[in-house]
Amino acid sequence: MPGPLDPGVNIIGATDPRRIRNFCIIAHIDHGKSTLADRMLQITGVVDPRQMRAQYLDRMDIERERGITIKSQAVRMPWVIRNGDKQGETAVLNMIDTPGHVDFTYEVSRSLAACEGAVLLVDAAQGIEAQTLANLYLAMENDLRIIPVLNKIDLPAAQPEKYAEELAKLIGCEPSDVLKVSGKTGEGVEHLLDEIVREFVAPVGDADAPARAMIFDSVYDVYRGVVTYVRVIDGRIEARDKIKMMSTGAVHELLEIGVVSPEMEKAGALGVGEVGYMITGVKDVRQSRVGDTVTGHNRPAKEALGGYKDPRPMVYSGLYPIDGSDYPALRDALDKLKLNDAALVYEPETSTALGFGFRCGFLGLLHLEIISERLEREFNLDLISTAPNVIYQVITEDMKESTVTNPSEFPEGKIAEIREPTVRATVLVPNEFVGAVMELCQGRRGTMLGMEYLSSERVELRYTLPLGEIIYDFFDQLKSKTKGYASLDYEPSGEQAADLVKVDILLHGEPVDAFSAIVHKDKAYNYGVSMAGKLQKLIPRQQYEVPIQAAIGSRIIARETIRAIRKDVLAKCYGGDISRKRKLLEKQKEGKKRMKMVGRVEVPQEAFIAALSTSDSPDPKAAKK
Ligand SMILES: Nc1nc2c(ncn2[C@@H]2O[C@H](COP(=O)(O)OP(=O)(O)OP(=O)(O)O)[C@@H](O)[C@H]2O)c(=O)[nH]1
Repeated sequence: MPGPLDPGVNIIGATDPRRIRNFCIIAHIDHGKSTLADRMLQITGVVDPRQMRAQYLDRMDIERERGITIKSQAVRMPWVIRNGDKQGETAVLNMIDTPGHVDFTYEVSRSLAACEGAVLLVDAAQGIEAQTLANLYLAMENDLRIIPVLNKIDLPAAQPEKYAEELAKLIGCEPSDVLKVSGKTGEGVEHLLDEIVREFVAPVGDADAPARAMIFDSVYDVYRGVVTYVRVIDGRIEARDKIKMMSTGAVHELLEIGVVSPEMEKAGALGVGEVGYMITGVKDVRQSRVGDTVTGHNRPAKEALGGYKDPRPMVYSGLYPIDGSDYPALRDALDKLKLNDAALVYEPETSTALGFGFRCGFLGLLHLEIISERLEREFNLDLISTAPNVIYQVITEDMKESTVTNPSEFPEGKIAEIREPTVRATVLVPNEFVGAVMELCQGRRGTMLGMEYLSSERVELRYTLPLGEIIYDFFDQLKSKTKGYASLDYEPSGEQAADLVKVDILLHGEPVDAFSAIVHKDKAYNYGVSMAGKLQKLIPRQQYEVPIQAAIGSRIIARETIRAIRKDVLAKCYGGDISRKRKLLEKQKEGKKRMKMVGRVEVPQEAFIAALSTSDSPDPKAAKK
């Protein structure tokens, strides 16, 4: 029989599970999750107000700058119950901060699995958005209790009454049940903390069973190696236990175990329902994967917890150093990033146009952008990235099937079938933009699955779309066609056969691998014309005529010509000033060093960069709203 709760306030170390509430905050990006989390840390006294800095939990520089959460973190806070029969007792709240972007859905879903409840946060000036729905559905799949909360009620544009109704309709409660807070001013946050203790259930588990804990995050730290965040389901894990990873069978010595509040604090053990960290001295997050089950080596559990999935790259792109001598540095940098990112995959590849580089696989576009930005910023590398593409299954007429992650791997000869990955996309828009969104989705070979009115003015549209069609500029287009009002969320939904072709770009008869692309048959011509046109503008005239052609196999579908000329840099320099002439010729020589020879054609580096970026470059941040 469990005894009465002891009223102690020590919240570090094994805690009575009845005291614990594990919860997360789920929200559409920018609806104020991190700000609310900050306010909770402050109100519960976990962070000294003098040390408070905005977005305390977002530790990575890029995160703070972009204001988005990439890696989830967990923090423990005490909260003294203010009313009801448990008044005066200290509850232990474990708040798990989850990433909000579609690329990281798997991480969100694991973080949710570590909780009993979710605070569903909605911006009171914007209402429900696509990721509000996606995250809510994930929370419901994990059987979480939900507290609906409207945030930013301090904003003059806030319409709490209107959106309370929308939110109530969505989750099936009364509008009066929707809490109203401001993460910025702190209004309503204490009441929310009370409700978290009252509404969410305490974790249950078998304290005497063999230990089982789920990994919901795993982060590489330069000084301590991999720090693994776990939620204990059954049993107890003690400092200096030997632990076993159930998916791989690997055994590690536990060097340290503890909780985060808000910095790491060592503890002797973690028991049922507790959330904390473990350090085992492993150096690579791949040995401590999100979703895996940790058990004791001496008394292992028989069955792992469900739901483990290997991270699977969805989008591939080639990364090449602009300066070829940076190749070893790029390899070292990728090796380092891999330590912290189980989803990043890469292998060396060479391109006739770009030299030595790596073919890298990413979870999605934001992931790609984050990795290239970190490579450039943290490792000082200047990179060219090739146009992103998805994974195709190509079956040739002799029934050979190959997986194509790069246009250069596209098989020669007759093709029987090509299969491309698709996604189920949800778009939320105000009424008046429905037509524009439909037009856009149809233009991207979308198939409509359904349409629903969430309120009199907001519509949810569901489409199946080829992933390859949305990794370019879909978000940008969606945003511009809806004046920024649409929000988008998507999840993988299998494969479909498609009429795709490989378009090559030839310079003086030589294919330039970096510009090849796999596109739909109906779009091949446009791609060819626009690429040839771009290159014609970007490549300077040479001493002979250079044709630029776009071709499907041996069939030419577009052509531009760069006319011949020898640029005479001395043309404007009459008279006998030889030193000035020499200077100009030297400068011309300098310029030529930065040229790459593609066959017989000199192409400036900038041409590659410009042709591969500009309007085709996606802006994943645009996917936010
Ligand atoms: N006026 C007002 N602004 C707020 C409030 N809460 C957050 N904001 C602002 O809204 C913006 C987004 O807030 P964040 O806390 O970064 O949002 P988030 O949901 O954590 O975003 P991600 O980390 O990208 O998922 C910031 O500019 C905040 O200052 C609030 O209660 N009132």
